[in-house]
Amino acid sequence: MRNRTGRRARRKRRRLKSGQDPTRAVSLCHKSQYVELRRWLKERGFSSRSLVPALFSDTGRGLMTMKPVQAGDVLISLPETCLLTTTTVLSSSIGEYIRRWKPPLSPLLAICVFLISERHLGSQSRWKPYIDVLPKSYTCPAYFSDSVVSLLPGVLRKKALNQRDAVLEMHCSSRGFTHTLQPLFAQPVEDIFTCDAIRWAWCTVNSRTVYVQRCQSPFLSGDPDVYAMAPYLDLLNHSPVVQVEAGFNQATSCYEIRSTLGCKRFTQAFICYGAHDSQRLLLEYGFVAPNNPHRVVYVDPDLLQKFITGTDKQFSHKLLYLKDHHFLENLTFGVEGPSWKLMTTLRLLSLGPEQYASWKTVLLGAAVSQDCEERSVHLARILCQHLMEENADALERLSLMKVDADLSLTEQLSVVESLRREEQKILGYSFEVLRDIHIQPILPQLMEKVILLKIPHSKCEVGTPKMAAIVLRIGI
Ligand SMILES: C[S@@+](CC[C@H](N)C(=O)[O-])C[C@H]1O[C@@H](n2cnc3c(N)ncnc32)[C@H](O)[C@@H]1O
Repeated sequence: MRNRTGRRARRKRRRLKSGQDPTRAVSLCHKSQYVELRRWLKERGFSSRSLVPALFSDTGRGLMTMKPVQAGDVLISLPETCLLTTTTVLSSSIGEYIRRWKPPLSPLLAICVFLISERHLGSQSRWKPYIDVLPKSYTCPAYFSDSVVSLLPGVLRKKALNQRDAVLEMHCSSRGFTHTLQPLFAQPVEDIFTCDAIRWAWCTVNSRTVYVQRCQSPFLSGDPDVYAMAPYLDLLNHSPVVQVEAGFNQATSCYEIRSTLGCKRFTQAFICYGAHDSQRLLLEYGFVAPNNPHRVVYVDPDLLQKFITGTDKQFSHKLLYLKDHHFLENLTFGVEGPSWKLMTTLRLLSLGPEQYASWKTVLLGAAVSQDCEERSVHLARILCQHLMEENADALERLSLMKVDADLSLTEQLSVVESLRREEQKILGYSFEVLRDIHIQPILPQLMEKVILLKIPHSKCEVGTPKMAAIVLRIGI
């Protein structure tokens, strides 16, 4: 026994020394909050010896495996009795007030009001052990001040402002209903269902619920009723590279998560919240995952106007056409260069007056001329460079703001910083790809196929081995 422990310790030391496994975990099992939570869940039919709460050096709080999880094993199975859904809300003391209220509350607002009410009840709440382990605040943009929002990249900045507005709007529209709850509370309801409280509840639901499709209640609005708070299970962090199967199992009446590839003992058990890029993770969950394969940098369509208008009289027509055909959504730079959609958009915007007749051909993916190709690559370089400068500027402003920041602002700034640093790297890779593109005469027939096959232009120089391979592949 001593021998095994010694070997494991030696291996761990070696791993740490070689920098292979810098993640450290400290179990939180013994902490009273988690002892209470586990006891409370046991009374509801759930216990888990194989997953324990722990604090990880890279992701913060999560769940650690106490034994190996084999591929295909159920990682966690949480009985319906532990889930917090609109059924829970409607059968609580605020349920009768919700049933009477017209127009009906949305399922989301009903759960938010319930969470705030239970948090306020404190020790009198049946949900206290769960409420106690919920975060007290979040690093989602709903919590950002104007100055932090201004550090976000353009496309995300707009979504962040929308998120803040959505929370304000929810607070305003809930006031009428929350006033009716006064008989349930000794304190004035305005002091309980504050804008801060709504924001906390909104972020709690948005970042922690699992999807469970429920029957439409006649007492709630027609908005989708799909939110289920899942105590303990919601301690699982996200990894973009793990695969799990998750869903409510009608046969067992449990919400189950099955690990597709399994995981080792004493490591963090992750799930995947979806194939989200980093901006989406920041917006919805308030964090940025390292090495996200879905990472991209978005180009704000407004930027096109800034760099391209010039003397092109057709510019606004082209822009309108692109907008109508959804070409202005999700224009991106990635680690492999500008996306096909971005390049096609730039090609169309680069058409000279004598080439206008070919605009539909461009949208279908065919090349029109060499000078148009050159112009579009040049535009891509300018856009990429501009975004790099904008990133550098945001990082500089951010580092100044960090000087006097309190803990909560520091947390927000470090999330934004991770995003900006990641974007800077992506743009650097994209710029290298664009720099290496030297457009040389390409047979129109070949060009057409190259574009249809979405082969990066960096690989399309005539006479290069890569081009020769492409020619062979597409059989010209
Ligand atoms: C469902 S909860 C997961 C448990 C959470 N860490 C906790 O302590 O309550 C989702 C939140 O966890 C955090 N999170 C999830 N995955 C993460 C990751 N890979 N790195 C950092 N934070 C992560 C984010 O704050 C996110 O909003």
